[in-house]
Amino acid sequence: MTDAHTTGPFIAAIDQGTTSSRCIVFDTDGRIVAVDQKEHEQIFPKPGWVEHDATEIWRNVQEVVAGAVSKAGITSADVEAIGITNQRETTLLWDRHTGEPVHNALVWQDTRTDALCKELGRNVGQDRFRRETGLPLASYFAGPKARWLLDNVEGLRERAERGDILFGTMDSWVIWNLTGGTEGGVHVTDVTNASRTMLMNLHTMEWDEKILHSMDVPAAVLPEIRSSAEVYGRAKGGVLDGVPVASALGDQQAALFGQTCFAQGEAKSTYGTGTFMLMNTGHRPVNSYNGLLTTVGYRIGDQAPVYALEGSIAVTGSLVQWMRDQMGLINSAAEIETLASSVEDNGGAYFVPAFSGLFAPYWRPDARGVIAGLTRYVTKAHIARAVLEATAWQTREISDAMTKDSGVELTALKVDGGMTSNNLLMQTLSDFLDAPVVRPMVAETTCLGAAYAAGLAVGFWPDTDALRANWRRAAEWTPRMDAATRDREYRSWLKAVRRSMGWLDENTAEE
Ligand SMILES: Nc1ncnc2c1ncn2[C@@H]1O[C@H](COP(=O)(O)OP(=O)(O)O)[C@@H](O)[C@H]1O
Ligand SMILES: O=P(O)(O)OC[C@H](O)CO
Repeated sequence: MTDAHTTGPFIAAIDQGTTSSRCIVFDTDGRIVAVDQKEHEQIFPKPGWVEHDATEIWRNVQEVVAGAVSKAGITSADVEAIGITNQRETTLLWDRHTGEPVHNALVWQDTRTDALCKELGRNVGQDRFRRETGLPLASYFAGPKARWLLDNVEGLRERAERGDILFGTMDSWVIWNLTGGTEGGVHVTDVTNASRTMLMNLHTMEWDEKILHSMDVPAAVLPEIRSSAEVYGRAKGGVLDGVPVASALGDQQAALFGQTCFAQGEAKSTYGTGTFMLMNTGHRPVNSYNGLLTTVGYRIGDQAPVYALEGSIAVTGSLVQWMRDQMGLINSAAEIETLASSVEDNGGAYFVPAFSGLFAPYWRPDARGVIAGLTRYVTKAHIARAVLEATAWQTREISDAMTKDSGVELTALKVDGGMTSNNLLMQTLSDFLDAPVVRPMVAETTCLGAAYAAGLAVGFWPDTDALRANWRRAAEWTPRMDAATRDREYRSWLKAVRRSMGWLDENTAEE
């Protein structure tokens, strides 16, 4: 990817994602100079439980940083700043004296806190903390996961109350280790990651004491909340020794930043393991009455924070992985397009992948996956088509909710992420949304967003206008489906969604 004549300076971005960690080196035009990436193990101890080994993750992060720097043929002297982005909500507690995690990280998809969330919402409902946090009570968020660990790891609560334990999402874990770990590592998080804990007050940008009390999480474990673009500290040791660590953003907010959605009403949707559509709502948090989340979009230094509305879909790319790894119906993720293209339509089948319940706009932990409409006519190719359509319909539902909440009609959707290499999916998406879908030249918008924020913090780029100039369209899909077909298919999809709800009850409880 690179060669000897590469000249700096550069920004290095680390993306600690759900399935892999990667490091990308960018130049001043926002072009990719080198990439290195490594997958980590997905641990499924019980149905609905998903864990990561945080020690493996930190090892992989160090390896990919070294790999990308080596491929770029540069040294730490050429790198002006390091930006961090990460899978959000995934929760870790570790010992501040030894640096050892007290348990595997509980991944955002993990549903073990369903019962706890139900208990926290008893008599008050799912929206108990929505006014303060913008979030409904759901197993997705970090606060309940921290509480579960404190309640279930023997002796942990006492150690936490003594001040021996640190809590963090993966940004905090990576930054703490990168800046020295047990030898002076800084314990921070940024406003975007903190906004996914259910413990931060969206209006003050501080930990909410009342919620901490209700959730029974001691303040002593919490990191300091900082902006998304400022110098938190310097890397200590490793190939980037001495380089300022200058940004942190949850990966979906980083993609919003990388897609340069800096104006109110601009939106992007990222198609990876899950899918997340975010719309910039300016300096005002917009309440959702249609199942979306209110979250922090980003905050640059001491400027006013920018908020976003978010529609989160738990299972999209991971459904393709499931077709490959668990069902063996395809050999590679890309093959789903060939298989789905071998038929004209879904043959009457609709696949609702409610593997972790349904996230936005329903927030139904009792839902589980269904394939509806099966007859003997249906082949694996129809199922492949239904898999892709599931991603597109779920986006349509989010987009409808966003229009209702924000009053902004979607005129075009900026997309990115691994699934956007699937042309059939992108065409289907444009058909179902009845709007153009556009993909930028740099599809690695998550890393790019983290690099942009770090670059702004150290003066590598002057302002967001300079970043906007880097955004270039690579591909566009426009709607081809007639309205009658779209409406009929949408009704069938919504019927299938209703069939997925209420599956989990006393008879089928997973605990
Ligand atoms: N051609 C394709 N068609 C459909 N899905 C794909 C394709 N290529 C990759 N994927 C899916 O995209 C996901 C990987 O995208 P990526 O953006 O790297 O995800 P993440 O950042 O969540 O790890 C995987 O879940 C994979 O199944
Ligand atoms: O790592 P990704 O791309 O699957 O993103 C995960 C999200 O941040 C979960 O909220």
